[in-house]
Amino acid sequence: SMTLEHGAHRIGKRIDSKMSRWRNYGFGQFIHWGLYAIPGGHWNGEYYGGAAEWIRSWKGMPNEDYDNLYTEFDPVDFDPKAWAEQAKDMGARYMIITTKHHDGFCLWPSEFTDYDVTNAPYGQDIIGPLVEAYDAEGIDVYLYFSVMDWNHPGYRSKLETAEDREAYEGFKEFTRNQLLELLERYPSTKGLWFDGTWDAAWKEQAEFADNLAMEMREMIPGLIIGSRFRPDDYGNRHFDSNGDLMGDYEQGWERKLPDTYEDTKGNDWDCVMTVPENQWGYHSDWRGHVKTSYELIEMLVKSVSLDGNFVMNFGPNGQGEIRKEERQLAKEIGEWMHKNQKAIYDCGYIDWEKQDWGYYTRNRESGEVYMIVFNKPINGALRIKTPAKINLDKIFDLNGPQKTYRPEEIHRNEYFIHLDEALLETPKVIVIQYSEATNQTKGYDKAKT
Ligand SMILES: COc1ccc([C@@H]2N[C@@H](C)[C@@H](O)[C@H]2O)cc1
Repeated sequence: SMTLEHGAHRIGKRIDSKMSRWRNYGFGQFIHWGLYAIPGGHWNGEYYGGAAEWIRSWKGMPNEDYDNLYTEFDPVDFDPKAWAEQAKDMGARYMIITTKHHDGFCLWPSEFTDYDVTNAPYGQDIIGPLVEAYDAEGIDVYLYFSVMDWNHPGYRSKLETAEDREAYEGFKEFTRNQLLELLERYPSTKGLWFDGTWDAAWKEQAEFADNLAMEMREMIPGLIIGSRFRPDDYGNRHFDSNGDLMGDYEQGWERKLPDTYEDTKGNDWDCVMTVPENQWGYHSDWRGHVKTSYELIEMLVKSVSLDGNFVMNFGPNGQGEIRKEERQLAKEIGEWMHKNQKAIYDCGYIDWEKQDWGYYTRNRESGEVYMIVFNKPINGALRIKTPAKINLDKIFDLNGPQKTYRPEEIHRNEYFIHLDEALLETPKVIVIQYSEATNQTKGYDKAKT
């Protein structure tokens, strides 16, 4: 392997208590909110088919029109306590808020730019009240920060001239100042979720980013930073030039999920997911497929079954309201979480063979296993295949009248349990308490072939 000055500084998972807390969340809420929520995917009566938070890049919206939107930012209905309460009811255990998206508009009063909320009609800090409201609900707050900043005169996507390089030095200092300012102002934040770090200019900043990450980690010990911040000595992000994970968890699963445990490479990871196909900021006219609560619950369960966290996105509108579709989804997901959170919180992967009926999760403390059933087989028989020397001691419904199941052994380490309800109304959770046998119990004899 290569000797890297600024590659991964740790091999394998972080095992400190703050990272264990992150690993055990299961479910988070992303909030994308900013000036893009004002046009909401339309301008001059034209419909913008791209991601609403990227409307500035659309030829249908002149840059100066977008940049002047701040003069209209006055979300009088913004109610951080209501947002935090809704997130609590939904079962989110952490929240990631856009402090500054690619447009460079800051939702906090920044000392280092005038392009922030204090110069908009609203005139007040947005981030502070959100952090306070979510902390009060016991939901950990993480700060999304886009390095790419279309508003700053020193930003460059690539460094071609001496002038570029000089301007970019000023941009780097600005970026450092804003990040340290955010950690100074909001010290209860548990981590940073970086975006906008794919530019060639940033990929040359291995040393700067490495030092800045260390400086931030000194400011807030245990700070959690994913793989989308630092480039290594050769400009590689997420995984360094030796293939080792950069940062504390993998941040590559955006609007997609790993399919197998192997896809996760055994790392910690999060999946961040939009409700429509590809809208993070508010778009008033969602087109194409909008995910149902069952689809989102299945993505959440699949994420936890593969040792990841699932982060569902909300895009409040220009007045600071959460749209009705998102409120309805939060309610439906919350109803399921209220009854089944034991299969999500503090749970992760177990190496039992995946079956068609759904997913296994395992509580990392108790070892209790959960079957989350999405697909009831025609014959109602749920197949369970375990590694050798596993005894299934007790199997019962998580909810309802504590119905127990007697596993029918059909082969060695293979069983059926029989569902008797006709149709599943919601994803059903069955609890398995198991123990490791000291010796292989007498079981099915394999044919000699
Ligand atoms: C060029 O492709 C993208 C796609 C999405 C993004 C941003 N990452 C998501 C978390 C949203 O913030 C989206 O705007 C940036 C560039």
